[in-house]
Amino acid sequence: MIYIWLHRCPVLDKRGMLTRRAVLTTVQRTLLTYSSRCLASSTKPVGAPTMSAAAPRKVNLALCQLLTSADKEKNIATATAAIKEAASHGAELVVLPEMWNCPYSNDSFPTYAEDIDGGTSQSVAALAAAARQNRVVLVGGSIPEKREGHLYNTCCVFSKQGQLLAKHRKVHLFDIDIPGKVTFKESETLTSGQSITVVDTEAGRLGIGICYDIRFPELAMLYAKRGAQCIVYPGAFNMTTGPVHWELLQRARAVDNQLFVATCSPARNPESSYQAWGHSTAVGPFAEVLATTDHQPGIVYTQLEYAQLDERRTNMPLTQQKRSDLYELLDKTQQ
Ligand SMILES: NC(=O)CC(=O)C(=O)O
Repeated sequence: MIYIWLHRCPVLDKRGMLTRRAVLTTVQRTLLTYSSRCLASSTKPVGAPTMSAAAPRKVNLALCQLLTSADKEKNIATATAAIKEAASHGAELVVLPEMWNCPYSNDSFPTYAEDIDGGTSQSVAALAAAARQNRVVLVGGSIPEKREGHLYNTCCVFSKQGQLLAKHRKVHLFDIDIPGKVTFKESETLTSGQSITVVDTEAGRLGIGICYDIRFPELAMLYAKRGAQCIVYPGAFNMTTGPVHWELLQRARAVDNQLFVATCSPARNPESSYQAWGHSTAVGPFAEVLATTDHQPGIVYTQLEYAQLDERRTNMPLTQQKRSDLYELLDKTQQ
C-alpha cells in the first residue's frame, strides 16, 4: 500500500526524485488513515447492533412541512401529493409532521383517531401505499391512534415496499403551562407510549421521537447507544417555545450524540387554535444546520452523509472519553 502511494505522490524534486518530505507525508498519511479506521470501528456505541452490509452511505432526505386543516380527506391528499413530489426530487427518506391528519387540539384527537393495529386506519393505508408507490422510506409524522380505550400520538415508519416497520407512541406527553403564552395538556386526552423506537430501514438506522420527546436527552442517548444514525422527530413546537428552543434542542441532541437529527413540523395555519412554529430542519453531527425553512408549507431537502458520523466520532471520540466510572446511562427497556 505504501509502495503504491509513493508512486502516485506528485511531490518530485528537480531530478524527478521524490523529496524526503513527500515520503514522510505519505507514510504519515497512511498511518493516520489506518489508525483513524481502527478508532472509527472502536467508537461504535456499546451494545449497538451491527448494520448490514447494505446500509446506505448517503441518503436524500425530504421534510414535508404540510398545511393541515380540519378536513381529514384533504390532509391525506396533501400528504400523499407531498410524498410523490419529494420522491420525484430524488428523496429516499421522507418525513411528515406531527398530527398531520387533524388539527393539533385535544378536541380533535378523539374524533380523528384511527385504529392502526386493528387494520382500519385510513391514514396508515394511504401512507403505506404512498411509500410503496414512490419507493421511499417514510417516517409518517404522527396521527391520533385509538387502541383499547386509549388514545396515543403515534408515528408509523414504512419501508420502500410499504411495509409497516415500526410504530412509536409519543413517550413524553406535552403538558406545559406558560401563563398568557401557551398552555397545553396532551394528558387530558392522550396516553403516553411505553417503549422506545430504533428501526433499521433502507435509509439507515433511525431513532424515532415525537416533538416533546426531543426535550429529553436520555432518550436520544439511548438511541445513539443503539446505533441510530439519525433521530427523526415529527414535531409541532409553538410560537413561544419554537423561536427559543426548537433549533437549540435539535443541535444539542445532534452534537451530544454525534448523529443526524431531522424534524418536521406542520406549516403555520392562521386559522388554527394552535400556531405551529414550522421551521422543519435537518442538523448534522457537528451541530450544523444542513437545511431549514420558515413557517410556510413546503419541502426541505438535504442529504445525510452517514460517513460523517465516523469522521466526527474520530475527530472527537466522546464515547471513549466518557467517564463511565463516574456516571452511567441506565437502559431500563433492556432489563
Ligand atoms: N408540541 C410539543 O409536543 C412540544 C412543544 O411544543 C414544546 O416542547 O415546546
